[in-house]
Amino acid sequence: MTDIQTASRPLTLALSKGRIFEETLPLLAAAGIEVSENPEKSRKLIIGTSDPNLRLIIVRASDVPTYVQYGAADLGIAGKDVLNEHQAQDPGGLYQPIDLNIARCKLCVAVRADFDYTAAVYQGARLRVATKYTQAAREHFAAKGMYVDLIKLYGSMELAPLVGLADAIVDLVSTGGTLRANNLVAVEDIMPISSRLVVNRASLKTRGAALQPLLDAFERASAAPAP
Ligand SMILES: Nc1ncnc2c1ncn2[C@@H]1O[C@H](COP(=O)(O)OP(=O)(O)OP(=O)(O)O)[C@@H](O)[C@H]1O
Ligand SMILES: O=P(O)(O)OC[C@H]1O[C@H](OP(=O)(O)OP(=O)(O)O)[C@H](O)[C@@H]1O
Repeated sequence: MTDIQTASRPLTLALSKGRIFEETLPLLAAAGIEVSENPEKSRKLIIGTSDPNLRLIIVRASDVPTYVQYGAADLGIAGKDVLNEHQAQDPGGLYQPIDLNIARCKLCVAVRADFDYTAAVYQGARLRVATKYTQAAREHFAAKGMYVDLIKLYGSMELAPLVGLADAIVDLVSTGGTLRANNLVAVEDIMPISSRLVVNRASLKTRGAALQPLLDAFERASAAPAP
């Protein structure tokens, strides 16, 4: 029997390093759970916690839904941006009970400050749009009745309009600092983003008794006002 099939293994929570890990720590602490190592320092991918029934696995942000979908993790924390893209390949697959209100930002359309986006839209120009978020971009422009050529990128989207790869980008904006630093402006908001707890549906049925106190603790911690 593999580890995945062993009902006695600890509950497994999938998290990405960086802001989601950092912003999840206080939520775990509110539930009385301390993490035994810092993944930024240890390079370990499986990390224990003070709760012998809970361990963390450290994965890429965009891989969190996949680990939960296949049950390699019982639950995970991922941004709405990531979940929206994942939904295209796994419609209705993940239970998303709690908006944790962490890692908040917006998904936006942005262009060079000297690009007349309104005129381009008005004239029905066929824009080239570079993004990591092709699903959200496709839906956004289709809803506007615009034909766009999507160019898939995996990061540093802000560079694309500066070097002639694209007319516009669809990317996350928080402080606006990255756009300003690259002489870009946001011209449309697509959706507000925050991170959600996602749960494997089979785990919910087979390990509900172990999961529920953790779900309740996340619910309480995310509802509590920031200290
Ligand atoms: N500037 C930001 N401010 C607040 N939240 C953000 C910001 N950028 C991204 N996020 C949110 O945090 C999540 C994780 O972002 P992070 O930068 O850690 O991973 P990533 O580099 O986007 O993912 P991957 O490693 O899979 O490419 C994103 O999916 C998004 O929901
Ligand atoms: O509006 P701001 O506060 O400047 O934040 C926006 C930036 O944050 C994210 O990048 P991130 O910092 O996660 O870098 P990465 O995409 O290379 O991981 C996003 O892709 C933007 O580039």
